[in-house]
Amino acid sequence: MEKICVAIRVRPPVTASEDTTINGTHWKVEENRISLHKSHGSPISGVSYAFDHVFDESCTNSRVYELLTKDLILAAVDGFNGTVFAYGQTSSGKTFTMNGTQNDGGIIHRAVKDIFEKIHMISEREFLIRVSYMEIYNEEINDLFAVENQKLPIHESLERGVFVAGLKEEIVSNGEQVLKLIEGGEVNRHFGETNMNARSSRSHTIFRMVIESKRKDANSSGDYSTTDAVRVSVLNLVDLAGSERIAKTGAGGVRLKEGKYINKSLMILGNVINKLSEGAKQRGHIPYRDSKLTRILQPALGGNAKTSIICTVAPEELHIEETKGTLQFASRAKRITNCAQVNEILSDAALLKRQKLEIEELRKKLQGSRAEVLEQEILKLRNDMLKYELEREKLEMELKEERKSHKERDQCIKEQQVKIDNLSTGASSSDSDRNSIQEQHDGRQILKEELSGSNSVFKSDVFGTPTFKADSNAFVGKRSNYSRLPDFSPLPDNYTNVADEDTWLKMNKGFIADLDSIQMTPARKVQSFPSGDVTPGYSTENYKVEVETLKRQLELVLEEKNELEKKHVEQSQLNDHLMGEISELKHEAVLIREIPQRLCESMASCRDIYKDVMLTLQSFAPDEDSSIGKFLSTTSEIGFTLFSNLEKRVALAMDDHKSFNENDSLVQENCKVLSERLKSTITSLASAEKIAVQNKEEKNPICGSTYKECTLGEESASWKEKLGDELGAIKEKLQALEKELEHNNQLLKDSGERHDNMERDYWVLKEERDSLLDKVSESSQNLATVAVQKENILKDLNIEAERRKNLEKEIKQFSVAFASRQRSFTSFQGEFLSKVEKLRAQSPIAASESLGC
Ligand SMILES: Nc1ncnc2c1ncn2[C@@H]1O[C@H](COP(=O)(O)OP(=O)(O)OP(=O)(O)O)[C@@H](O)[C@H]1O
Repeated sequence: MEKICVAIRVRPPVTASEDTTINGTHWKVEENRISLHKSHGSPISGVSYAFDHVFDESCTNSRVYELLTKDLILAAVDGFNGTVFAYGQTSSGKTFTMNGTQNDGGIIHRAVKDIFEKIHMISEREFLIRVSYMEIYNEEINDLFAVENQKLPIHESLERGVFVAGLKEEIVSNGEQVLKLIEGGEVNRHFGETNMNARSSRSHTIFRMVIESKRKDANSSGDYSTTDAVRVSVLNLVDLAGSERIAKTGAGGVRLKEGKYINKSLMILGNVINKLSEGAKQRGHIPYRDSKLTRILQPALGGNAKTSIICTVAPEELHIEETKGTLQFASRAKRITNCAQVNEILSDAALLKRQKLEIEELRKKLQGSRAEVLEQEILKLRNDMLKYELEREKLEMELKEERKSHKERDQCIKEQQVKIDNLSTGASSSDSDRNSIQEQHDGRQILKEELSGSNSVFKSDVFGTPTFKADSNAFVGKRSNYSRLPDFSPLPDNYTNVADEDTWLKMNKGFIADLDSIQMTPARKVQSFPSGDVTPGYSTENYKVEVETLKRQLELVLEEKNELEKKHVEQSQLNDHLMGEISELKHEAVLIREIPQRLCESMASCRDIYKDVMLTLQSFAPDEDSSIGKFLSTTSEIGFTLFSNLEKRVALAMDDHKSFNENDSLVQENCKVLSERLKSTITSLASAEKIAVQNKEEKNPICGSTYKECTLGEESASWKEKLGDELGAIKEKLQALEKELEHNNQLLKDSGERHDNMERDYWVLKEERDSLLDKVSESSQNLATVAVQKENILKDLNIEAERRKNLEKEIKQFSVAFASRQRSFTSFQGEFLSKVEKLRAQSPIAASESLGC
């Protein structure tokens, strides 16, 4: 057993000129003691601590390493586990101590160098060294050698103890290789700027070296039991993140979150140290599992390891509280004892060699042509392994959850069963109560009949008392049976309200109740009925449970109802919204449907205008049979035909979209015919014109009388041109109208489809709403049924209570009457005996006769 080695290191003030004394106190370092002093030099009592080492501001990393950690590091080469960690508030110099600077290397660098130096000096052993570097950031373990390895899980096994699954381990053969790897790892570390430190570590880092060694001559010596032992030691070099006061660091956002995680894990570390510093007896459970840091450092804290802690403190008076805290932590840590042993594994003699060979082989392969592929493969395998492990963990969690819920379900079912049992017991007991009451009533009825019959066992005498001769033991027997019932007494509590004979007769309608019928009532304790409330405790409990259950059911149903009502309101709102949309669409559809109508109207007005124009034109023509007249009438006919075709098509479109499309070719055919006719008219007109011109040319030189004809020919040419233009314009208009019609038709079709979809949606929603309404009404009915059931049960309960009350009253009254009867009987007996005595005294023969009867 050996104690943990604890040292304090005071960093220099942040700026050299800064005075660490503000209000008159400062830390003073003397040998291995640190204490708080007043400015004039006197120590402040109670604030003085002694440690294994206390390093002042002037101390170098080299000295810290030599005094505090060198031995531990060298012991690791000999097979002892070792851990060095730096603890302290933020900006107190932990990273400076562990990592150092370019000129003044920290503990890690020096340790790496020393280890390899020592290894080279030990010629009789062969070594295999693996290194890994991880950080715990926001309570998640990340691999600093492989950024892709994030959120690694911690596992525990018999052979490996606590280990981080999936962490990359590099096999190294010299110090430079390790330092290079560390340099690479540093890049991946989380640093951040705070008010306290421009480069504050935001994570705990653990640099780990696993040192395996074995005697070189192990195989040749033949002594496998001792020399074949493989020593495996683990060296952890830990740079903790610093505890921080949020007010001082000014952390917010990500920094704040990090700070919280840092403080929490350090607090757990403090708890572990506290527990360990207590005596073994008081110690109890050590909460290693509360944080990843303590779980990983478990062997170093109270386990099989040599441990050194370097606590760094800031000298400024501003940080006095934090420094005191760190010193107290260090004091407690000083009390911890570890039990370090050389870790020797007696294993297969060739294991190390084989592993080394395999590793060498792999390395060669990696360096060879397939290096990249193999590297990828290894990486993939590692990732797969990690994935499987994570998956397994997830499944384990799920299984746990499932088991838990299964258990809960079981429990629930059991509870339900108990409730059902209780309910059925309550129901059957109330049934049996009712039965017994019925039986009692029946019993009374039988007794009534017996009493009124000639064979009555209890014959009333003049005093109305029963004769005991017929069955002298009947009463006693029944009474004794009666009295066997526990805590049961038919006698009233007191005799203050003893009824007189009249009351007795009135009460029992002249009959004595059969005590057996009373016994038939299950053994309920009459006396246990409270005077005010006669409901027995047993039943009340059951009913209470039942009422509670019903209440709960009622609440559940009410909740369900509310939920459904809420849903219903939502659905109604949605429904209203959809209805609004549908009515909008309907309105739109109506408007679109009106388009052909409007087109028809505008076409009619176009046709009217066209008609007017044609009539005006025709009025200019000399007569109908003239070529112009013919031309105009043909044009007008074509125009009207076109108009009527167009109107027909629009009308068809309005009535029936399908037949409209089918008639399209017919209309086109019509147009074709008309245009042919127009063409032939124009051609005939043109030829007539030609002839007229020829005639004019021929006649003109002979006589000037054909001048008029000549002028008419010119006029008709200009008319022809105009009409041609007009016709073209009409055709264009027609085409435009057709296009518009087509477009409108398409719109109509689209909106029809939309309308259909909306209508479908509307019906689906309507159905949903209806089913919801059904559910609401169903649950309302359920609610009502449950409420009615509850009411009925409460009524039954009250009736039952009332019956019991009456019964108890009857029993009391009966008891009173019985007692009175008994008294009468006793006095009658006394009288009778005294009479017999008298008779005996008067005449012994008469007496014996009297007794014989
Ligand atoms: N002993 C020392 N000598 C000289 N400078 C030091 C010493 N200790 C710390 N410093 C300086 O103080 C500053 C803070 O140190 P460092 O980053 O090591 O603190 P830390 O405790 O690791 O802080 P954090 O917890 O925030 O990471 C650095 O600039 C560092 O160089």
